[in-house]
Amino acid sequence: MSGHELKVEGLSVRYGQASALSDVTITARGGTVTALVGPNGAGKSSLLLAAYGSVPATGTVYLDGTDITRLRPVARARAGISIVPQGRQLFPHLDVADNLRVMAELLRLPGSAVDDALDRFPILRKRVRSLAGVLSGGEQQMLVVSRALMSSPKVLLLDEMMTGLAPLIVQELARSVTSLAREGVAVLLAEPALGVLRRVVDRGYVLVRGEVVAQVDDGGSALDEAYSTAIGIEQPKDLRPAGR
Ligand SMILES: Nc1ncnc2c1ncn2[C@@H]1O[C@H](COP(=O)(O)OP(=O)(O)OP(=O)(O)O)[C@@H](O)[C@H]1O
Repeated sequence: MSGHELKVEGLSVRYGQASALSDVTITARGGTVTALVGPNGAGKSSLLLAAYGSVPATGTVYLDGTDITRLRPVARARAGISIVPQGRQLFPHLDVADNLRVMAELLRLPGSAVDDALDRFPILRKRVRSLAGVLSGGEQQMLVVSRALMSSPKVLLLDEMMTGLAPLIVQELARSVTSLAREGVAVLLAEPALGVLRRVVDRGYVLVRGEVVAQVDDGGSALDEAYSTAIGIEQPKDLRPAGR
């Protein structure tokens, strides 16, 4: 199968007078892992949130060729878009099972969805009665990823999924992400640096100050190089002594 496709076209996001994202067009396709790299404040989160519908934006969002721009976030989730937001956003005072149940109810999924989600990572089954707030960072991230996959999404948006996690956890999550992409899910991950993810990324975009400055279709290492080049070009301007 060729897989699902997310396309954002001419997407712009403003917060008051400040522009966070300016006329960005990108595509993520199933069968590949697409990355969005850029320094802090480049607009990565804004792009993912706008694709999910949770920040106001102009431009168009297509899911498998259908314009979903007018759909609200829950409707986009039901249509097949899932997000792992930066900062995880779990309910710390609910246990693992209840965190999953909340999503199941929101998306009107069958009760078996919670069980399936618990089975995705063995550690979740072991921690089923633990409060989400006392889980380790890696366990929390597995819970969030598992929650995002409950709806069997067509598109998976991952915002800084790897930040602060131990290398072994990163590898386990990276393996999951790769196999989802191979199953046809359009995976779009945003990271300030690719690190070991370089190996699983097939293609991607470099975002600087709200604009795409490079597109790379031949792997994570090439994307990393394009990123360094882009930042290198940016640096002289930033390092210029004040007043010149
Ligand atoms: N809710 C908000 N209100 C005002 N400005 C915001 C808001 N969210 C983000 N911004 C600003 O928009 C710009 C883009 O931020 P965004 O979080 O999308 O970038 P990012 O690449 O994801 O950065 P980070 O890696 O730090 O999350 C930044 O200048 C940021 O300060």
